[in-house]
Amino acid sequence: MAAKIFIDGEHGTTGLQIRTRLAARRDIELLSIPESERRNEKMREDLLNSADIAILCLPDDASKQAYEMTAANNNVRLLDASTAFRVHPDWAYGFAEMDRAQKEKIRSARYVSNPGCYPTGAIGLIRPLRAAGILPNGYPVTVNAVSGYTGGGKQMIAQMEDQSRPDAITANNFLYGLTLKHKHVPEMKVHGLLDRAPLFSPSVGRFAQGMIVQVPLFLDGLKEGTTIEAIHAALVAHYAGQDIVRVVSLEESAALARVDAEELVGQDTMKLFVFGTAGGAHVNLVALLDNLGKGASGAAVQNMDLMLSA
Ligand SMILES: NC(=O)C1=CN([C@@H]2O[C@H](COP(=O)(O)OP(=O)(O)OC[C@H]3O[C@@H](n4cnc5c(N)ncnc54)[C@H](OP(=O)(O)O)[C@@H]3O)[C@@H](O)[C@H]2O)C=CC1
Ligand SMILES: CC(=O)N[C@@H](CCC(=O)OP(=O)(O)O)C(=O)O
Repeated sequence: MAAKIFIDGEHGTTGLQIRTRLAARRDIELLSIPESERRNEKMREDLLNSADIAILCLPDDASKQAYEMTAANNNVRLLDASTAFRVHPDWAYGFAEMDRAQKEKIRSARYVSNPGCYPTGAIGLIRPLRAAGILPNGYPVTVNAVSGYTGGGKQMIAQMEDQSRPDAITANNFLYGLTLKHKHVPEMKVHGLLDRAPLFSPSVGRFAQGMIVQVPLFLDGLKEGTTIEAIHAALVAHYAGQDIVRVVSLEESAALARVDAEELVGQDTMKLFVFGTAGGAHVNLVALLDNLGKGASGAAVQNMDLMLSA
């Protein structure tokens, strides 16, 4: 029997992309709410409780409300794209490649939290180095990133694309999160296995989709004797045996003149690079992804498939 899937928020940016990815699937039955009724609480509650898996593509408060609406129903499982439950102990974190046990946790969980786009890149780079003992306690980790403007959802898309709006954004590239209190920091700390919160500085560029996340490191602050080759080898070992996260070879990285934030648009994979020079003092770890691919909707479909395979 086809599994019943309801995307609460299906008319928003993340929801629409999930719907597109699922449109041709015969193994699932998509339950749908008309766009004009998207905030009709009674209809949402009925649809949520009719689903086998409800994928929540909503702001945090509405996700929490959907959780309440389904709390008494043991049939429905939730996959939430918001920030609401990403460090909650009862929720499995939906980054299957982050360690060997995670796939199984997602497969068997009732509640799965889809990672944030920036944390997918940051955790993807940091966690393997913490797990391998390369990145010591107390290291002051910094994360710098640029996102396509769809990362800001319907509102930012309108602000970037419609210059006649009173709240139009005219900048081609801007920094934000200037208070250094971005909602993704707790998730980077917990799932990055860090003992200190990272300093996170995000930015947006005038391109719809795509993302670069950078974690620059001083080698003399890492485990004694750590080289660029050792860092690369730790990432390669961590991601062996799967094809979603690809660690680019040192030779290929060294031959690049630039990294294009839009390279992986439309793909649900992520590339990791280690930049620097053999014998040098610094490395720059870089993650490249589509904020709506592995950063949101692509990861959600991957997690849904894992949940359905239980
Ligand atoms: N865009 C991205 O790159 C990523 C987004 N996310 C997260 O996914 C979630 C959705 O984001 P995104 O798709 O970008 O946002 P959008 O604003 O594009 O879409 C959100 C959708 O949810 C609807 N909605 C808002 N409030 C309610 C409510 N109370 N009840 C029912 N429906 C409601 C909106 O309707 P209306 O039009 O009426 O407001 C809209 O259709 C957020 O938590 C976001 O942080 C996660 C990773 C990446
Ligand atoms: C460009 C932009 O505004 N991006 C969003 C994050 C997008 C995302 O991943 O949001 P969730 O954490 O809700 O999943 C932001 O910085 O708030």
